[in-house]
Amino acid sequence: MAGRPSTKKTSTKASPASPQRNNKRKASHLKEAGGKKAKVGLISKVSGTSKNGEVAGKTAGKSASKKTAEDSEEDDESWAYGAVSESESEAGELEDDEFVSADEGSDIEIGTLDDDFLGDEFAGSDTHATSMFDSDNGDGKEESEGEDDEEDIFASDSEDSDEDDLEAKSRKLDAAKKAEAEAAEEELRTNIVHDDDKYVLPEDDHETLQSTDLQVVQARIQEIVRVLNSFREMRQENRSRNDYISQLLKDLCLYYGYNEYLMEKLFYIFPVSEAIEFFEANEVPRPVTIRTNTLKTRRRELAQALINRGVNLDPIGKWSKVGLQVFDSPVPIGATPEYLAGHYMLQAASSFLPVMALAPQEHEPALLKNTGMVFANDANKDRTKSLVANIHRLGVKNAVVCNYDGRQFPGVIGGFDRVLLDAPCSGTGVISKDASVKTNKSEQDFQMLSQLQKELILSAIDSVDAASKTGGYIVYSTCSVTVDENEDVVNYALRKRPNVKLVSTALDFGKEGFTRYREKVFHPSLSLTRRYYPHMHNMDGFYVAKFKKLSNKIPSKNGDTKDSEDYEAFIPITDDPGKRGSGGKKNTKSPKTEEPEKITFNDEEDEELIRASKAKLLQTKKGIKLRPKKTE
Ligand SMILES: C[S@@+](CC[C@H](N)C(=O)[O-])C[C@H]1O[C@@H](n2cnc3c(N)ncnc32)[C@H](O)[C@@H]1O
Repeated sequence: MAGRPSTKKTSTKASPASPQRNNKRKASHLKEAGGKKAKVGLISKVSGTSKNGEVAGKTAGKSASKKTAEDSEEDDESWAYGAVSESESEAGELEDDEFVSADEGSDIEIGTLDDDFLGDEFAGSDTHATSMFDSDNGDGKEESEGEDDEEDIFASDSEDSDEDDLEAKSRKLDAAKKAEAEAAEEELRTNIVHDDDKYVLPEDDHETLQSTDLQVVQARIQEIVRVLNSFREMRQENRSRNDYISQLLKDLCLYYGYNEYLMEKLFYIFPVSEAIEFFEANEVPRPVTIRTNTLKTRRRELAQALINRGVNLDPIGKWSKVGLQVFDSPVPIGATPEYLAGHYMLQAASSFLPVMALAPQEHEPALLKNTGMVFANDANKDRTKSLVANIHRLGVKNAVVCNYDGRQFPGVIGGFDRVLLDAPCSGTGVISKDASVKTNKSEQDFQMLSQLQKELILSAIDSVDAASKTGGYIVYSTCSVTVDENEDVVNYALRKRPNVKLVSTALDFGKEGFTRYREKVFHPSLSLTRRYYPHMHNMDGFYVAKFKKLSNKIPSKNGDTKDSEDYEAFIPITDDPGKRGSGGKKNTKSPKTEEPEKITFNDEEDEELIRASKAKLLQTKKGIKLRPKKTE
């Protein structure tokens, strides 16, 4: 139920950088400069408005956001700038200005360097790149001519005894100056990349891999992207598209620090230039976002209270009535009196989406105004502990927290109106929060995760009551952008459970899910699912799919049907279900009892509470089967 908490502190700038990272940011400024110059799409759009206008980015600035809020139909939400701009007080204007200048500051940081680098370092890197790969260069001819000129000038110094000599010297100096100016102009000209320039791929792989100079690598990335974007005109005759792509993938690995396996997996999700925008966006932290706890307050009141503490914030975007985006704060946002009083929780913007898609209704055993009932399950006991702490702080009274392997549902309990499966995943959507993902995921990890996700999604589907008057929905979400963990899993569920269909998520932004991907073809309804990207939506990479369950019978190939509640749950063959899949093995044994941990629940008491909740649920809702209590 609760989304992933956002872990970053408020920041309007790139995160603190290691030396290598600094280098990278520098190279990335070059990239922007070079991008403009060479018309290559290497510009990070993370914080601005994207080409399709989907970004709710902070650098849209307060005035842009203000317009959005004014346009909003939410009358009671026009408060957001009340303290600042509605009153038009001096303080308000100042704050507005400050906001703009803070934003501009972050832009200027990039822009200023652009100009400098365009004149010098970018030119330098271009020259460097050319000399590395162009065999005509480096023969020393021009250099020796230059040296001769210098010798001439210095030689004449010792002979300036009469007027003629002086005149001669003056003429020589003029000529030398002219030659110098011409050479400079020529140098400038040769640094301008013309569209019809052909980029010569390096011949020697070994030499290429030695080129760890990030600026050289960055310049080469630009060149290759430029060629790939106009392949027919720009290609070298004897080189295939794959030649260019394989060089590009190597360079991207070097430049952004990914392992080759993950780089390839992510690269092919996007058109070439967009892939680079995605990798750039992963280098920049997402805005800190908070979710108003409507059990305790309203967004406008919360915002006012935080503004009074000097917090600089805005509504998260038109799409949410409860979210706020925090730009900067003089106080730790996870320790304000409002936070401790449970008026909000830290939650990544993307984590709002699956809950919105789930759209729980009042009085359902799911959510809302403490009327229904929520079963919140996580196989990781430590996570359930922080979940319980959050639930108490937020004043939630209708939640049952359980600690099962999700594959045991509906064996544990079923018949829900709605289920949200926020599945364990590789985290390729949250690389800006956890850069270790770049290197610590292998092919085997993806296979195991995908397998686990497939088992969990079947369990989730089987745990929903198709006859629910208000529901019968399942939402599947991940914070990953890979197809293996998203469309592949959803397509698998459609095949294995013909008693469900995909429906609209009702989220009015996001990219359509893939119906084809490389050699794979998915069910056409996969276009109803939604993808979210950091470079496009200024939120973590995310995926959301919504199913409607049509029947509790599972049609099988031979025409038989099976009750989904009778469907045997998958039970893990491992103690660490988040890490290893069961390989689809069915196992009807009870899961192994866990070792006592440092901070423990009273398991018996918890079990009793859970059973009591289940019994209560049975009273209010018929048709839910509780399995008899298992004894060890
Ligand atoms: C993406 S996170 C969900 C985060 C959740 N929405 C929250 O706000 O805490 C995936 C969660 O799945 C849990 N998990 C991993 N394997 C599981 C399994 N087999 N059954 C149930 N939960 C599992 C992990 O411990 C992790 O907390």
